[in-house]
Amino acid sequence: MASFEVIGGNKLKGNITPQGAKNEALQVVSAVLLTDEEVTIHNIPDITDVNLQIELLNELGVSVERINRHTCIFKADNVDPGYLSSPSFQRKTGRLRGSVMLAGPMLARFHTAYIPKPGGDKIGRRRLDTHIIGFKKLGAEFDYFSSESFFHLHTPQLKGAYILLEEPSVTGTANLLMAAVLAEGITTIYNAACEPYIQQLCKMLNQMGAKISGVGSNMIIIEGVKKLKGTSHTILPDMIEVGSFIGLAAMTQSGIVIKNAGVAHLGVIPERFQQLGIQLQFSGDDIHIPEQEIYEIETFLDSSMLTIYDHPWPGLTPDLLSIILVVATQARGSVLVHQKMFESRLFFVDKVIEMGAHIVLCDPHRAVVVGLARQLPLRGITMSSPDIRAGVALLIAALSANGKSIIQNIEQIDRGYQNIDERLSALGAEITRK
Ligand SMILES: CC(=O)N[C@H]1[C@@H](OP(=O)(O)OP(=O)(O)OC[C@H]2O[C@@H](n3ccc(=O)[nH]c3=O)[C@H](O)[C@@H]2O)O[C@H](CO)[C@@H](O)[C@@H]1O
Ligand SMILES: C=C(OP(=O)(O)O)C(=O)O
Repeated sequence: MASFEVIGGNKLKGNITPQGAKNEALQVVSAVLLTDEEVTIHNIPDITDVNLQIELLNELGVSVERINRHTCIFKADNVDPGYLSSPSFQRKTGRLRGSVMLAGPMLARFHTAYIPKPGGDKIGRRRLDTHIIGFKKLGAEFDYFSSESFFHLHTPQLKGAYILLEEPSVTGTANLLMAAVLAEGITTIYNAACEPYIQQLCKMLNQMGAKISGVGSNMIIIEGVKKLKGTSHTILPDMIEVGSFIGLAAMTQSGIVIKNAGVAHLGVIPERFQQLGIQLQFSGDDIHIPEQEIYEIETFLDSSMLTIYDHPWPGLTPDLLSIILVVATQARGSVLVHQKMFESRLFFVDKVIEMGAHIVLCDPHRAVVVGLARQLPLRGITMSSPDIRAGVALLIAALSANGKSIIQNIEQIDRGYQNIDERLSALGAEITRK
């Protein structure tokens, strides 16, 4: 288990550019399975989860040519569906969530798919019902092998259907979209997720010859086609990195510029940080966070205490709540952070409390943060990173704290943030990888 040794208290300065979006990358690299022609993808983040997904594709028989660190050419003209039932596939898929999205394209083009229990963050129950029930509506049959915890899906040919999702699952919508593009007839996915990740996937699939309308809404209509062709696609900047860097700048009282932030695709993210009192200046596609001594949390219009909660897009992504919570500890004022989607994502607050923050964990979903306006600075401690976002939230806390912190289990952070230690060190942070 690797760790970061962090010396807190430095002000950071300079420019930082977000990597390509992890969650979009996991979708669009899966979609290369839908054609036997070449697909070129640019701005791929060089992070563990995405590299593992590419490794899985390669082991399935997809040729992968990495022409530079962030661009790959994929060609799925020699796929071996038999690999899906191998112990190696089962073991590797258990290390990331995104692997579940190989099922939609495999089912559409090769009529068979195995979904072993996927990995990813341990942040509460993460059922696959939305995926499986949707595939069933498209005409797939499934068997569940409880002792090995995997689903086997098969079908002679998928058929278009009306699918009303129980909830707007992000990976579920991506999976069903990728299945429906090669199904016979028309599919309607209602209550669909509509994050920029999904919009980008639709854009790429349409470039490949798919017929998808309703992109960006919660009703996506797909007219199935017989075959898809190759294309070239560029992944958007990672909006979770953008939010993380805004929080980092405020917490460390630093002035930094986030270059090429993909501002048009950030939804409510900037507003949520502005509600914490953080100033943001937009210039073209860059965001400048000026150095601020104190930021003050707004109240609602009737002066009641602010609540920040997650909600399916265009609401706030749950992936930024851990960062928002930590950033609020040094603000002036109070906020209720309500993590509605995941059951175990707030338990990391124990560590932030140990660092000296005033937080009341009301229940597994809600925490009240009392911002101390820097009257009581956080102090460095030894802690372990439980998941990607809590890991980065703890890193931000450590960078603002007095003294030395050790963050263990940084493999969690590396799953989603590319060389975060080197990129933040270039801004003046003191982080040593051990
Ligand atoms: C690889 C990938 O893309 N992972 C993202 C994806 O995971 P993933 O696609 O696995 O997450 P889902 O969208 O399926 O749902 C996440 C959780 O939220 C719950 N839920 C969902 C919708 C809703 O209206 N109400 C509700 O309670 C679900 O029951 C589930 O427990 O989307 C999540 C939600 O944005 C993000 O945290 C993950 O980073
Ligand atoms: C929850 C996340 O990732 P995953 O779904 O891959 O576990 C995340 O990116 O914050």
